[in-house]
Amino acid sequence: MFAGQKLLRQTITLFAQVRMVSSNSSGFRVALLQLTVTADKSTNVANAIKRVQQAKLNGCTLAILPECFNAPYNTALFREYSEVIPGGDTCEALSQAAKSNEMYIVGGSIPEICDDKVYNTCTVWDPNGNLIAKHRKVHLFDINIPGGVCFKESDALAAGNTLNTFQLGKFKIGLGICYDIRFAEMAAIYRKQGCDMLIYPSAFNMTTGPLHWSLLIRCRAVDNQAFVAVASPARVTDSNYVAWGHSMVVDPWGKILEEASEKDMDLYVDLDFGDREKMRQQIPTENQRRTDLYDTIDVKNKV
Ligand SMILES: NC(=O)CCC(=O)C(=O)O
Repeated sequence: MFAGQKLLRQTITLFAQVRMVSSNSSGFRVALLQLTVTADKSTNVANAIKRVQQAKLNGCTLAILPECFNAPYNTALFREYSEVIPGGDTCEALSQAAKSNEMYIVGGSIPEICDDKVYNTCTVWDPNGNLIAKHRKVHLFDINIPGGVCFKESDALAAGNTLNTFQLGKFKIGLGICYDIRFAEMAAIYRKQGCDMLIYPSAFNMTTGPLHWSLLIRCRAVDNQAFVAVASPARVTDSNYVAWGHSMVVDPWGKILEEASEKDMDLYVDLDFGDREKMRQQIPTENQRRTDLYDTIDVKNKV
């Protein structure tokens, strides 16, 4: 076959794949973009946009960026890198990328400034480039492990006070940021609100990552019989805060569908939500809670 013919065939196959995936009513393909974050904001944003374009070419409907993808994860720097949402340069670039690629983007998180307070904030963009959800990190990462990681986000950031979801076609998705994943109640509320999937842009570290990262992701998936997708920055060993990496997608059975290494790389993963429905019927824990024995979460008061 001539090179031109081969290229044409590859192009037709790719377009067929993109159409099939984006119109499939039982699921979609998601991209987790495990970027290297540098000290240069415009380089970080340009890299993210390039990777979103590649995800589109690989048939993805949704791209997820890591926590703090446009700035170093450093309490001393959050204010300097902060932007207004919407309207800042990073939001403009994400909006344009969502529109030109006709994709949903979960824009990891960025330092947001609002009324002189700084937040760790995730934005979500629809294929028309509209901002359809915004989640400010609810649980700030304040931990102190002597000889391990000591971090105090609350020195620099204010906490968000709302839980946030968005709709991707018929699928409802709950949002958290990194440390939020440790709080099972928050995920349980999303489940009670009808979420099919939970997304946590994240950046675990070399102390807690090895034991807790995949354990927590799999727990939230099994507890809530939902898909869980968690995107991390790539590991940069000489940075101030060394990220664990290992972005992953877990299915409602707790099975790891794909897991990255610590390196700069992307994952493209097909999600089939029909499996989630089957599991919820086979193991109907939602209807088996002993509300007579212990307190349960009243969603009406939390939405
Ligand atoms: N960025 C974060 O919130 C880190 C959370 C983390 O590493 C943990 O152990 O929890």
